[in-house]
Amino acid sequence: MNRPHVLVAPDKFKGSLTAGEVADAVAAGIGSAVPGVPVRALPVADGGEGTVTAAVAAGFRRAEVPARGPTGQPVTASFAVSGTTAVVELAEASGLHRLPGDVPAPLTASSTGTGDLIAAAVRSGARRIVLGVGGSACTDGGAGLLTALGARLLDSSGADLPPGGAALRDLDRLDLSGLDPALSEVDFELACDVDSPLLGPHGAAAVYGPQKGALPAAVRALEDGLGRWAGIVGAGHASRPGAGAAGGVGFAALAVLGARSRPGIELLTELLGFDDALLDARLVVTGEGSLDEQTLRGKAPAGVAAKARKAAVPVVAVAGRCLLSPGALRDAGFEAAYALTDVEPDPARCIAAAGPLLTTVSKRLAEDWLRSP
Ligand SMILES: O=C(O)[C@H](O)CO
Repeated sequence: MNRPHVLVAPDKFKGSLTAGEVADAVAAGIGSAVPGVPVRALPVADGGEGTVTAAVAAGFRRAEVPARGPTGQPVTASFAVSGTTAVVELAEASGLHRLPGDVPAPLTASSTGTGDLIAAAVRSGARRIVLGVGGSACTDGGAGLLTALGARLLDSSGADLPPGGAALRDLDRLDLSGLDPALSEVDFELACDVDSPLLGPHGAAAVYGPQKGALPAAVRALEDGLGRWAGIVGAGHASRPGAGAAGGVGFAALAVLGARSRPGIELLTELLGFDDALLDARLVVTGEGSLDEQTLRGKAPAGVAAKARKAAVPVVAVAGRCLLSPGALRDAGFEAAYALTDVEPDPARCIAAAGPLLTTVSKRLAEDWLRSP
């Protein structure tokens, strides 16, 4: 029988460490506190940034293609492919990290590049596309994505709308007659990082607009644009879980591409063989940069915790900061959380020295959870 191991399955600490780097730092802390304990690293993603890398680690091939970034600038982006299945990650072309000079463009950024990636995947023969959405720079309801696939968005004078969510306020008509016919043969699965609806106080503009640089007036403009978009495309899809993911790209995928929505972490854990890795585990360590209310709305650590709890394996979390109460943590399946802010009060240093600090808190974690047999 295998010796029980610690399964380290974190998402990235956004802005400081990739998921792989988080796993390495945690493993180093555990190794220094309890030498010899077997540790298995399985970095995860939830549909957002890192999803293609996770799929490649699971055996997919990386394909690099030219695409348009969120402001229309040319970028080289990749998708992952295995047989007729492709994994397309929105953040690859339309993510926040693709904004030139990190300058936010909340009203005008578009998801066009994600459509470029889908078109390239379809051209390469993909008939099942897993579309990972999250970490976007845009709040355009997926309008840009559809235009890259042949749709036209027209104003009342018959002119094409400019890119971005604010322009949707002037939408008069959506013309799908030029949509690539090959799309009808493709099965789309939507891997969402959140289960948010498109509109309202829990929707794409209100919750995620500010992260993309939208001030209150811009959030209102985006909400109005998305409301008009939903009215024309199909309001019934706006409240479906995941419609509000990635600035509403989830909505376009559900309403126009006929995608089925699944929690991203569920899909990714399947691709990565998480259930196998969980067998014989004595402890699971997961986490992400910020453990907060959004974590509980379907982000990777909550999905990992749910799976581990089902298998009766205790789960602890690591994070840059933890904004959840002990009760909320327990309800989500976490026994405890270890944050960098526990050992370093300066947030700037928590980002700059995230790796060594994470090793320090993981040492503490190991002393609490792994010292006894
Ligand atoms: O991209 C976004 O808007 C957030 O990650 C939620 O999906």
